[in-house]
Amino acid sequence: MASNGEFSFPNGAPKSPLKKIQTQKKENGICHDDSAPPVKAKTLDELHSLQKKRSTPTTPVKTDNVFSQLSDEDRQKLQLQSISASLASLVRETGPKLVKGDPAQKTDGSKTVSHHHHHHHHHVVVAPTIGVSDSALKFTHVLYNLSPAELYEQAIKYEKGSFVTSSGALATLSGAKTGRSPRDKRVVKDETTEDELWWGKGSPNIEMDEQTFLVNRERAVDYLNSLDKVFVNDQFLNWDPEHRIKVRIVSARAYHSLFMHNMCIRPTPEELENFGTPDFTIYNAGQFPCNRYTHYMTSSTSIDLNLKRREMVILGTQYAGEMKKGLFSVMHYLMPKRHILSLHSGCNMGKEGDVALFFGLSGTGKTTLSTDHNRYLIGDDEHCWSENGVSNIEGGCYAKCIDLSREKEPDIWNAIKFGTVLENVVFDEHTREVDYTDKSVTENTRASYPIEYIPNAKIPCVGPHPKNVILLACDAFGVLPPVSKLNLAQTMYHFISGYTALVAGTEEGIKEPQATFSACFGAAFIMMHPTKYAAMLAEKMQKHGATGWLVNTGWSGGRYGSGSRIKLAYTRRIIDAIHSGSLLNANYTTTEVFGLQIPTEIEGIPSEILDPVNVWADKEAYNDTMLKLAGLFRKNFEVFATYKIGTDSKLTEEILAAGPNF
Ligand SMILES: Nc1ncnc2c1ncn2[C@@H]1O[C@H](COP(=O)(O)OP(=O)(O)OP(=O)(O)O)[C@@H](O)[C@H]1O
Ligand SMILES: O=C([O-])CC(=O)C(=O)O
Ligand SMILES: [Ca+2]
Ligand SMILES: [Mn+2]
Repeated sequence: MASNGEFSFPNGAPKSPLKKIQTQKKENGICHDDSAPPVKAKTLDELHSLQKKRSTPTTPVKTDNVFSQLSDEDRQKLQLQSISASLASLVRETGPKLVKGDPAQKTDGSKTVSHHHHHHHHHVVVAPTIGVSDSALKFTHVLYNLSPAELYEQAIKYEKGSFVTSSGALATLSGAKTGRSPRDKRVVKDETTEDELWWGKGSPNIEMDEQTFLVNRERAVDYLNSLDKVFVNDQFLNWDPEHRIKVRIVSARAYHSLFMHNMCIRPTPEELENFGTPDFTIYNAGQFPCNRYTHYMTSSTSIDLNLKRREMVILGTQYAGEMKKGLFSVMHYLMPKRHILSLHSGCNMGKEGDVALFFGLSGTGKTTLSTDHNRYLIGDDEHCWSENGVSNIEGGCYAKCIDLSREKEPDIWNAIKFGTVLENVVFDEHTREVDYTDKSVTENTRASYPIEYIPNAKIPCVGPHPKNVILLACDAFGVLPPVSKLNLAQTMYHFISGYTALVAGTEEGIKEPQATFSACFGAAFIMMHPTKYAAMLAEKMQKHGATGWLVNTGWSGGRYGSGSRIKLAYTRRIIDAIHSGSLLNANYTTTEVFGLQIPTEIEGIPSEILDPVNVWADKEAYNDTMLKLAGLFRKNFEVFATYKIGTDSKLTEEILAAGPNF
């Protein structure tokens, strides 16, 4: 017997050997292990070529447009010429030589190949070469509007930290930056923007000059052209067909391409054929830093916007939200020029066509509350309000995932499936089950998914004029009522204030709530003075008879540390009562100091919580905290006191008077 644990037969070899395997004998003497017909391929390569079928030509050819005369081949060529022009060095005046397709797909990249069974159609554009340099001799491969499946494969093959989760989402890491960098967002100040935009104290627009922009642009373009391959997305913004904007995003990561595929409006194959020249282009060279020897650069990150050139350059941050919110800034410039109001808000619509807007700073509940099983989702974050009604700017949603639960947010939970990008989440290494409570990478974990992943999305994402305008504040001081009805002046006061209070640190121990005031609930994204947007909102609300509401999705019964966050189920009931119209006709009392109208009861909610003072054990502490917050509001509003809102000076005075009185 072997004593080392090895298996052995006790008495040498087995006495009766195993039976010999019998195989079927065919007439010709060749064995077959099954009866299915054999594969029609002689080599493995041939077998693989059978697997992929050539994508069908995109659209039936129409006769009434210029493109219809073009062959598939010529159209592809034009597309590549346009991309080469986008990627042109401004110094060398040449675009790179481009090839379509993955460089890893072994083909002769220097020839136009249109082999029938080949799945990638390789087309080449050789840029005119003026000054010869080494960079002009190489080819850049373009991965143009890849599908989610192709982008998954690219990410998993080439980008560390990319994994498929158990529900089919693509988990990815955004790198050192897991949130936006507002202090590194620069805007070119030129003759036009100097007068048009909001500059100076409080403004999000940090100035840079044209020359510096060009230096950074060249840096980004050279970086992108030095790569083997770049991703290019051609997509749209704004579901209002009259005001649709064509955007091109050039990036170096499949993650970025899939993120924008989800977040922008996806063109139909026909729309893509006729795409032409983009209205706006992003050069995302986020893996590459900016150069601090360059004038204006204060860190290795810079997000640079040039409105005249209609271009944005990203250096030194891979956080994908920069692209989404960068384009939102652009819309905050382009839309008001067309007398359309751009809004940092969620939006949904009831069965009767009643539309509600949800304003609020990050983490206050725009996505959570606009995603409502009983209503149609128009969008979760960025909208336009024009003479035609509301339209979503985007084609997808970007939900916070921290502590996400299937029970509380089933629609968002179910949207996290194949095609969804899951940023910076932690998952089980074996089962790939995501732990949404884990903040090891960041608290700002996010899911980006196409809007149609929400079952009751309203597509196209447009709706009539809003009936309710809901301002969300997550008040960690716990003194704002769970809901208040606002008059127009109060709505404008709170819109301009843009208040929320979150908790500073995520470390243990009780931390002071940090009040944040961000004009128009999105000061980081507006381009003109806040009063410009406020005046437009007031005019539209007045004209269309919308009602304003202030909803506290934050603390109740004490500030952060002693009270607790208002149950999401309660907030949902409040929102339901706003939508149904029942809250409009409830009985109200008016609070001291803030002068807010609060309902005495709402179905399904304990009445005592409606007036925050009731649920604070220590009434004196409540009063002190409320006065402290009122003081912060007053101080913040000082800078706006000298501005007129619109042409109506009566409204301006009313707005000034609509703040806390003490
Ligand atoms: N009473 C409540 N009302 C709303 N949200 C709540 C409430 N209680 C807890 N939450 C949680 O707060 C978070 C709200 O985040 P949400 O994604 O809706 O923010 P957002 O306003 O869309 O921000 P962003 O603009 O950054 O995307 C969610 O994680 C949600 O589960
Ligand atoms: O832009 C982001 O990163 C997330 C977001 O929606 C916001 O902060 O408003
Ligand atoms: Ca959101
Ligand atoms: Mn947002």
